[in-house]
Order: sequence, then C-alpha cells, then structure tokens
Amino acid sequence: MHGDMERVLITEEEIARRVRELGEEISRDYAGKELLVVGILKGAVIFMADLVRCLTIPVRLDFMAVSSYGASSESSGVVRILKDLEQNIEGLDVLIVEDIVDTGLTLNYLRENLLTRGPASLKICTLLDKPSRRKVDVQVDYNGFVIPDEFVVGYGLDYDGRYRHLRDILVLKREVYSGKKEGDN
Ligand SMILES: Oc1ncnc2cn[nH]c12
Ligand SMILES: [Mg+2]
Repeated sequence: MHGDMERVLITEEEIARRVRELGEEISRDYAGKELLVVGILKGAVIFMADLVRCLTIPVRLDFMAVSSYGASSESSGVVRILKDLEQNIEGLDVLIVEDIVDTGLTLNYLRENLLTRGPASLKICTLLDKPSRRKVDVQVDYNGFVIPDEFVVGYGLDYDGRYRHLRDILVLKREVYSGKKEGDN
C-alpha cells in the first residue's frame, strides 16, 4: 500500500461492484430516455468513465469545473465556474456526477445554477457521501458509499492534486495533510 496511506477504505473490486449496481439502477430509471451526464472535474472523471460504461441507455457527456472562493465559500457555497457546460441543457434529462458530497454547499450551488437553465430533469449521483459533514441539505439521488469523516484519496479523489490515480479509495495519513512528518513535535 502507498506509504502515505493509513488504510484502504474501499477496494477497487468493491468500487467496481457498486458502480455496476448504480449503472443498472440509473439505466432502469432512464429507460427510453437519453441522459446528459455532467461530470464535475477533476474528481469525478474516473468514476464517471466507469459509470457511463455501465449504462445501457443513450448518453451524452459534458463537464464542469468549479472552484470555491476559499473561506467565504465555506459558509455560502458560492463557487466560481471555471469551465461551463458546452451543452444547452434546456429540456434535457441531466445527471450531475460527483466524486464526493461532504458539506453539500458546492453541489447545492451547482444544482441551483443548472436548474435555472430549464432541464427536463436534474438528478445527482455521487460515489461517496460524508453525511456527518453536511452543512446544507442537498438531495442525492444515487449514492455509492456513505463514509465516515476521514480524508480519503484515490479513484479520482486527491490531496493537493496527488493520488487521483490510485485504484482503491484510501484514508490518507494525517501527517501528510497536517504538514507534520513522523517525529515532528
Ligand atoms: O475526503 C476527501 N478527500 C478528497 N477530497 C475531499 C473533499 N471533501 N472531502 C474529501
Ligand atoms: Mg467533487
């Protein structure tokens, strides 16, 4: 296991099984429709790539990149849209795909923003959910795993841009993100 990791939280096999289940559920729910899947860069890319290949309905893909406004966004959730959708979503069935929902602030802002564009429907799918961190109530329609309040990386999730490529979802050692190495006092 990677030296910066405390432990594996979810193995790649468990992820793959759950992603297949989510794909079957979403395919059933949208049978007969075409779905626009909107991935939130960068964390959702790996999850989205696996998820859409488990769908048995017509799919189009689009992406958004957002960035929080630092401390102010901690309370308001107001984010800056760094990369907007290429598609006009008016009248479309849209599914936002996220890697993780914790405070829910960013996702709630995104949901409100996309709703103003007139989609026929808008649902949310997340791989991970940290309900203990929630600051605003946001409905998640498809939920991969509910996890404890631990900092996790892998399968798209990062710390400081690193670890997204790891195949499992792992708990990061505290000293990696607290800036202290072994033996520091
Ligand atoms: O545990 C986590 N790992 C990586 N990114 C985020 C964001 N919120 N929570 C996270
Ligand atoms: Mg995300």
